[in-house]
This record gives sequence, C-alpha cells and structure tokens, in this order.
Amino acid sequence: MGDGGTSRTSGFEQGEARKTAEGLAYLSGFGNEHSSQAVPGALPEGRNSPQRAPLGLYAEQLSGSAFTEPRAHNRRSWLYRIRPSAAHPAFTRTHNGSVRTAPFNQTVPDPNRLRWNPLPDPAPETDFLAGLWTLGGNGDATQRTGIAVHLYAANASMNRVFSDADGELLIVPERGGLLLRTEFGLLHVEPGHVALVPRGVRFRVELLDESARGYVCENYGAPFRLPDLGPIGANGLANPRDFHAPVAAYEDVEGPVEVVNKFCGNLWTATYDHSPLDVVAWHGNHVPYSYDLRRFNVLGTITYDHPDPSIFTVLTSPSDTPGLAGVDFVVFAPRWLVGEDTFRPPYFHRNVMSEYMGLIEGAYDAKAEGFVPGGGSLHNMMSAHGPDRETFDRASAAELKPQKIDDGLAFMFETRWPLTLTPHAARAEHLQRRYDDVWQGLERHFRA
Ligand SMILES: O=C(O)Cc1cc(O)ccc1O
Ligand SMILES: [Fe+2]
Repeated sequence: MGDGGTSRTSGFEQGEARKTAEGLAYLSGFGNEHSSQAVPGALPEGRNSPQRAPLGLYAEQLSGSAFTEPRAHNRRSWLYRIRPSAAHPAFTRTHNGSVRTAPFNQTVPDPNRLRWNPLPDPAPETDFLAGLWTLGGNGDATQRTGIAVHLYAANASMNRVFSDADGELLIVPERGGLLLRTEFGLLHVEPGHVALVPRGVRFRVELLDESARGYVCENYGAPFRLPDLGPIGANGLANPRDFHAPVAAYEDVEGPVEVVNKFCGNLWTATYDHSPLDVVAWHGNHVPYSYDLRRFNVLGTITYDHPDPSIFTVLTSPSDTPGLAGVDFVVFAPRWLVGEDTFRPPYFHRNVMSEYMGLIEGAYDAKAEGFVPGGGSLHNMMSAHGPDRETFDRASAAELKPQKIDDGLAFMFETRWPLTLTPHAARAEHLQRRYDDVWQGLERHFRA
C-alpha cells in the first residue's frame, strides 16, 4: 500500500507544479488490485462499505465494467472521499469547442492518404480541454464502440476539472510535460510517456512547461489491456510492472470549482462548492496509469523480412471478434534492424485496418520528410501506402549491416473501422495538400 502526501492547494503555478511532479511515488503493475491511502487509517480493512467509513469519509464505488462481467474483465474501484460525488448541482450544456464525438457523419469517409502538419499555436490562456481538437473517429460513443482521435495544444493549466463518460483517454504528449491531478492521485508524464485516464475519472491537466501538445485516443470500447504474448512467451513488449498508478493524494478545497463532464458527445458543466479531487484513500483496478514508451521491449526479426507492426502493440482494446481490435496502440521505438536480404523499412501495403499515425520525436523510417513531430497521417482501410520514394530508393540500395534506428518515436492508433474526419480536420489549413506526391516518381524497374 502506498502512502501519498496530501495536496491541499491547487498548485496552478507552473514552477510549483513541476516541483510537485518531480519525485512522485507510484504503485507499479498493470491491471493490479492496487490500494493507497493519503492518511493512515483512511482505507477500511476487510470490507468496502463499513457502516461509517474511517475518518468521516464517504465510501463510493466507481464501475468501469458491468457488475456481472467475468472476473478477468471486471473493473471497479472503491473511493473514500470527503464528499460523495453525488453532492453536486445540475449540469448544464456548455460549448463543445473543437471536441466532436462518434458517430462521425458530417463528412464522407475519405479513401485518400491524408497527412497533417502540427496544430497551429493556440490562443493565449488555452487549457488542455479548450485545446482539444477532434480529427475524427469511428463507431458510436453511445454504443461504446469505436474511437475518436484528438490532438491538443495548450498553453495554460486547467483550473477546472474534466471527466469523460464516453470513454477512456489515452494521452500521448509530444511537447511539454503534464501533471495530471486525478481523483486517484498525481501522474507526471513527459513526451515519450503516455497516460491513461479511465472512463469517468475526474482529472485536471497542469502544464509543466510553457506549452503542451500531443495526441489523445478516446476509446469508447473495451478498456485497453496488454496484448496476449502467444509464442513470444511470458515476457516482452510492454512489461506489466512498468505501468505506474498514482498513490492517493487529495485536495481539501472548499469554494467554487468548475467541473466539465463529457457525456454522449456534449460537454456539460456544473460549479461544485468543493473540489471533487477529494479522495483520501482508494482501492481497486479501475485506475489511471502512466507508461514510459522507452521501456517497451521491442522484438523483431533476427533473420529476414519485416514483421507486421502488431509486434509493436503496447495496448489493445479487443472487439467482439477475437484478434480484431477496436483499437491497438502501437509504438515504433528505437531498435536494431538486422534483417538479411530484406527491405527493412515498412513495406508497401493495403490494410483492412485503418491507421492513424503520429510522431512524438525525430523521424519515422518509412518517411524521409513531411511527417513531422506533432503532425499525423491517416491511411484509412485499404488505402495503398508505405515508404515514400526517397525511402524506397535508399533502402533498396542500402548496405545491410546491423543498423540502429534511434532517432525517432512514432506511434499508431490502428482500428478495425475506417475513420471519418470532422469537418474542421477535412478543411484544416494544416492538412497537407500534396501528400500523394511522396509516392510520385516510383519508377518502373521491370525487365521481362
Ligand atoms: O504504415 C505504416 O507506416 C505503419 C506500418 C509499419 C510497419 O512496419 C508495417 C506496416 C504498417 O502499416
Ligand atoms: Fe501502414
């Protein structure tokens, strides 16, 4: 059991947030039954709901799965808090900003290969929520299927609290460190790390640098889990112990706090008379977590051929068909390439799955230029893509000695359903107009 410190101030100051973020304690392990208390004795022993919870706290269950789902998939946590979550005034609609939700049907699904530059810099005082910009998605949030792909660009810490009833949020920072203050405690993530906030968990994002930018996969479907390893064996890819959950830390703040709730595609707001980040102790397995992508144990060929990128899956959200993911989160991390008589970069391909890719740092081995950190590409179902001309020419002639790829960190959200764009993504200034050209000039070399 981890003992967290109490956090009594909201710590909106950037310097203060960084001081708080550095040296945070964590609980380790993916999917564990964790428990934590910020004050000794706050966590009841031996039962979840004593007649009177310790220290005058309120006991409350937060369910991430139906009560009746099989034990292996059952997710819930028990929270011991200063006020029950039920103590809040009515929510009223507020503007959705640039956040959109499935079903996405305002544009026609596009078979073209598409690529975007990074989002333009936000207006002053843009927090994480105001800076969320939906690229597109699939499925239907009310049916709990599919995903949305969002980007964010922010230059101010939130002084409000957000929760998403529609799905879990996988946050992939590309620029700027973040301190996530959640009901369960604090998580510090930097570019190269990811954070996951489960469905319904309230949190606030504070910036640790002047500005922050990144990507979000909002997953309406089954919660992300670690992929099965099959013949790989008992170890490898993302190792469970490298996932960090927070230790309990609470705000004892009275006074108006704005809480924004995303529900079935719309943002709703209410002003509470206290901070809802007031959980003093908790236990359970429906918890936020972070993961450092550089801890990923990259596996690959040691003979020949380029393995399919499913071997780089960090997390998967299964659908109702075995092996067919609602979404996989895949990372292209630094690694050695040693394949003999092999075209080593990603091959030319057409995929029944749809691929959204982003770049956290450096370059990606299939694209010589144009795919830049903070930008993204979409190769929808069956669209033909692969190495650009320059990469093809270079890799076809390269001397095949062992080569370390260590100048980039890219990722993919790969989903079983095509992604439909929001109108603002389809018309964006930063959509590259001539992406197709990267495959121009691939010459014929055929000789019969
Ligand atoms: O399109 C991409 O760059 C992603 C990708 C990478 C790879 O190594 C093999 C197939 C694939 O779709
Ligand atoms: Fe691909």
